Amino acid sequence: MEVQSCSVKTPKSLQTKPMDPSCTSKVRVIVRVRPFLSHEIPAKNGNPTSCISVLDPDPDSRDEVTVHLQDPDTSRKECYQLDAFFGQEDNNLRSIFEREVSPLIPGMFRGRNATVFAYGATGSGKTYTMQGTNLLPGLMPLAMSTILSMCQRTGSRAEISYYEVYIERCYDLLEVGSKEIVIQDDKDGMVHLKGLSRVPVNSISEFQEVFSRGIQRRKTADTGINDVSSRSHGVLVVAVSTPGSGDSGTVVSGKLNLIDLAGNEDNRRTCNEGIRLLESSKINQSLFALSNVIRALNNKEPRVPYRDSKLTRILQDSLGGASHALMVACLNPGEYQESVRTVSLAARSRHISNFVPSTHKQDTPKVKVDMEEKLRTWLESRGKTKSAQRIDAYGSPIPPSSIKKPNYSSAKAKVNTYRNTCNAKERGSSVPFRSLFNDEGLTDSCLASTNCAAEENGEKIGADSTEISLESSIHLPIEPLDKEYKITSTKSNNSVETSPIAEVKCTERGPLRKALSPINANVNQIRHEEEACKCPVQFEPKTPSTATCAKDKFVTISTPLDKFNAMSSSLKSSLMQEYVDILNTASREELLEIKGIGVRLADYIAELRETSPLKSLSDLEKIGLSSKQVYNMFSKAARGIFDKQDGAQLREELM
Ligand SMILES: Nc1ncnc2c1ncn2[C@@H]1O[C@H](COP(=O)(O)OP(=O)(O)OP(=O)(O)O)[C@@H](O)[C@H]1O
Repeated sequence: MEVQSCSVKTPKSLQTKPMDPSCTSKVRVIVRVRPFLSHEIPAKNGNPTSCISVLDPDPDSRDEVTVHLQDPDTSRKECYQLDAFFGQEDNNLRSIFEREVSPLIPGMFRGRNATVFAYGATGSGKTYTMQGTNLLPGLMPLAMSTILSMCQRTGSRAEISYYEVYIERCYDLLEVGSKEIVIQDDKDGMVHLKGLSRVPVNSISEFQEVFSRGIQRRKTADTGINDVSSRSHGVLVVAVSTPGSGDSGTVVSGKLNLIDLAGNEDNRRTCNEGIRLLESSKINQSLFALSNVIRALNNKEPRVPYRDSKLTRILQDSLGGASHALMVACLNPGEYQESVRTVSLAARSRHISNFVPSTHKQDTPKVKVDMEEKLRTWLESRGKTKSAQRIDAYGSPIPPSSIKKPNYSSAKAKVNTYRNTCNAKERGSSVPFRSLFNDEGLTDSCLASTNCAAEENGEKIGADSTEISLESSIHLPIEPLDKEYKITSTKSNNSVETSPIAEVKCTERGPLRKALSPINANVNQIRHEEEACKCPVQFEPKTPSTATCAKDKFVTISTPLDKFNAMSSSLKSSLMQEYVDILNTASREELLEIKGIGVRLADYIAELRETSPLKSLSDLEKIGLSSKQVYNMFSKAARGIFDKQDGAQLREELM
């Protein structure tokens, strides 16, 4: 069946496939789509259409789901296979918690570590998913409640730590002044956060008090895309110490890391600069490092690149080995391009890329993208801005006032202004979960989702529901201790080419740079424009002064040295553009042949160019490489032109 409509059609059974810890891959990857926010809904036309839907070709085989992304502008479609899907109509974090997170908790009491992280673009709902609101608690408070009730039953002790990783530095959020934490390796290769606070927690009210103070210390900013955008990765660690059996006096320790990752950002869209650009480069870099670690784990690669970022280095003891991890890929239903980027990276982590199983061809939408159509689409979309695409996406002329557009000027103005408090309106008050819990555990409003919804709608909840205990509401599957965890990562060779759309916005690009695209045909077409502008330097020795153009501006050639300089500059810019073209179009193997590009960099480039083709070498800096790395890479490639043989030949010619 060809999926024509973009609406989310998710049979309940598909949304809620419970996680079985005994038979999942080491890192489970699920999708959560947030609902449209009020300012994203056009006043007249009712609900906008989501660009994300799910279809399981075989409802009986529920090991994974096929997530579809459709660009409402171009009808381009992408498909990815992931472990589970929670659509926007299922806007209750409790079901994600019960199906995906609570199965990880019993293992903590037997010494296992686990990690849950929310991953996604800025504004896609990561913080909401992890923290929740006063009325709808997120995965963090829900997990804490469950852990506390299990502690009561088992005589275990729970302690929390809360820290952030900001521009590759680690800060203790439970300390006044957010003290920087030093990361140390011990002789066994274990990583320690020296001096990180650990606060004992005996009740939910204690937790809410301590945690909400930490939330206020976390670095956030108004980026123009999200009013309260997290600029750091926030890690809540719940450590549990359980007395060993018998009189041995041993203590079993396990911990759960609950991570609200900073948002993946397309710098072309955010117009980031200064500190924002640095933050965002580091964020993107560390998210990519995290995805590499997950991929290595899921593919049983011999080397897991934990040391590529501070976050993965810190999480080393909770990712891989006997630990379990869950990636919640958060999506904004109105952002196609951004969702493709998130889901493709999530799917890449799981190492299941786009594919159409041949037996299901009739049931699944076409996922191979026609190159010609792609080219046409790309050409048509040139010059379109993201917000224009978004307006089109809703299929109606939405009054501009009803759409929340990035406020670039305000983002710029606030570039150095951190707001170390949470937005009380949408992200929860500065003391989150107040009124949600009492010292015994959860109150009614967070125990029953129906009650939550009712309360949010202003309905009164029956007094007797306050008596419901947490234990009665959460059923934790018992995880056998001796069970081997099986990796069920599926591989497929069929992959789909992704969109080459390059959005040119907020960047002043001359015609030459704007023209770059990952498609050779385009590049050729563009070269004509380029040639026309290039005005090849006419060397007329007898003419003392010649006007010519180097790159996109005219210069005056008056001396042979000027000519030489103009020519070198033109040669350099052609070479650089050629190099960028190669980076955008070469296969992974070809990339590896280029001097200065190793396996990791090749993967990095291949990943990033899928959604954001490079436009110039400086784009490499924007995605996190240092200018030195870019310089080295290019100069190595340039030097490679004069390889040994050519060098000898050149020397011969010169002599
Ligand atoms: N499920 C949801 N229901 C209602 N509102 C939501 C939901 N998810 C997110 N939101 C709202 O969407 C906005 C963005 O969400 P949030 O701040 O959680 O995004 P984020 O992914 O953490 O962004 P960033 O990476 O910039 O910090 C917030 O106003 C939030 O209240």
